Amino acid sequence: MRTIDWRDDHVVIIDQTRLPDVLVSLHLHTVDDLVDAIRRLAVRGAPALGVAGALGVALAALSTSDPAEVRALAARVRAARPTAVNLAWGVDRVLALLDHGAAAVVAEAVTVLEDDVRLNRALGHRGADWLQARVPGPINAHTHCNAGALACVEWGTALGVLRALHERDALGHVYADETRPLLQGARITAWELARLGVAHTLVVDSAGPSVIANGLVHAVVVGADRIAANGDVVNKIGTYPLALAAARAGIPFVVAAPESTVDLATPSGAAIPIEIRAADEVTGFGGARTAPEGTGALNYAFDVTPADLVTAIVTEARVVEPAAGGAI
Ligand SMILES: CSC[C@H]1O[C@H](OP(=O)(O)O)[C@H](O)[C@@H]1O
Repeated sequence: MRTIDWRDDHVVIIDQTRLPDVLVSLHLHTVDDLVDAIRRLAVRGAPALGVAGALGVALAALSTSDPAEVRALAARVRAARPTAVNLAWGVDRVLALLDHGAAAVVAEAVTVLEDDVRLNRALGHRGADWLQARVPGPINAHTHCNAGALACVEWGTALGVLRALHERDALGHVYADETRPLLQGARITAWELARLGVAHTLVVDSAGPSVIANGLVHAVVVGADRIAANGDVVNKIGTYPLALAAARAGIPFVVAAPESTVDLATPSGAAIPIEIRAADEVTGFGGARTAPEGTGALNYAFDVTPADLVTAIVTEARVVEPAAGGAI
């Protein structure tokens, strides 16, 4: 079952807000449906957002023959979440075909969808190659948030690397952060790893640096939402502390992301818009308030890991080593 797909001229997604308890599809027939699904993370993850952006333009082009209306609808999809550059990339790539008609738009959007599987499978194996060349024996890894099949179409980025190692019988134990406040790690990564048959242990986010300091893992492998031209990496909040801990422990900090996550137009992490989400995601969960009434919260959805803490950036096409001076 694909995370996101195109069927009968509409978008079909797994509603990730229902995982791990219920595996259910959502059928999105309008741009409004899609924007809502993106904003509440029913569909999430940088590569999946790139595909959502592409398919959103297809929905728009099928809803009206007026190019101006299509562009206005596409702009709403593009603005649904600010940080993952893939969303804008997917919209822009498909919108460029608008003058060729709706059929060409739909065809390009479907190409983006199908490419995602191939590209992420390739980066997964490239990352596994890189790690196996540096870490002998079964590799224990730490990961954060969800950068798996559910952040893509059907093959993950960071979990794609771990899946490739697992297929080679070269993966040891995986430690996964729960990833507050929306628990992508506890709800989605744990679910994916269990389905893959990968031995794994869930930890609270603040335990991640201690897992690393205590020598439980040989590498940290995470995804990314945007990689700036200088190699700075934006990923889920809580990634930066893991990079600091990995550097101190002398283990590789590996970022797995397709080339569509690299944003050469953005000079550094400081220029990347960091999504700030609603305070009530922090002050409660599942509809139950945990903090006192009136308590405010600052809910950064992402953080910036400076390039000098990034051992390797693995894409479908290359491995760049920013900490060693490698340039994107
Ligand atoms: C494979 S990129 C996944 C990336 O996206 C996640 O953010 P969100 O769940 O808010 O979409 C997280 O940063 C993951 O690393």
